[in-house]
Amino acid sequence: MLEAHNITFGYQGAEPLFRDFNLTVKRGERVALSAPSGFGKTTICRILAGYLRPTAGQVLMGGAPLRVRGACPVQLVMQHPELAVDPRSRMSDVLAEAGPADDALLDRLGIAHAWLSRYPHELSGGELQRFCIARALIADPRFLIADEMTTMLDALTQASIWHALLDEADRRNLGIVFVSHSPALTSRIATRVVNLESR
Ligand SMILES: Nc1ncnc2c1ncn2[C@@H]1O[C@H](COP(=O)(O)OP(=O)(O)OP(=O)(O)O)[C@@H](O)[C@H]1O
Repeated sequence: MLEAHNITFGYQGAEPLFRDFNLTVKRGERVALSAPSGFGKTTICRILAGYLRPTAGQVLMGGAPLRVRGACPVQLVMQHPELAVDPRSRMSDVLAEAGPADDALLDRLGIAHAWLSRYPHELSGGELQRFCIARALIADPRFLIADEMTTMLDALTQASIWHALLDEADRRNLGIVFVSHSPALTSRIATRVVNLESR
């Protein structure tokens, strides 16, 4: 179980965005976070994946704080894949940051072998996002946080990427927390919608 327990967070010099925020997500669940723009969805995603430290409260997985060393069991996939990879690394090295790549996984995610020797700028946004998802999965997480992961992609690519990820989530009993501004996508994917405004 992934838990946000009484989380309070504000950026430096600003009022807290939220106080005593609580969320519990079980493995196998697919939880959509919903709130108006600027409410703090991305901030919560970053806190859940251990990228930001809350001012108060804790993120717990299986009852224990997220580990600081080694691969985090909560992996984050962001909206802009080009900002999530080292532009000077070949894609094979980007994947190697998380561990050895499994060819079958890359096939299921629609990653062509020929792309492995390319640099990030030699791939399309959708191709690059497939690599970011692969890297997150190679880290063998229990939970994946997808923050507007396919927002910038066309509908076909969006559907193809989510299809591959949901298939992978089923195989691994992965819990997913996601943010999307598309009601259609949310209703197709979410097993539960959490409205942050009502918290
Ligand atoms: N690094 C930062 N420093 C200061 N303020 C920030 C920082 N990042 C975000 N904010 C502010 O925190 C608030 C919440 O931002 P956040 O990106 O979490 O919202 P969001 O709900 O994901 O928005 P959107 O739906 O538009 O992506 C916004 O007012 C934003 O300006």
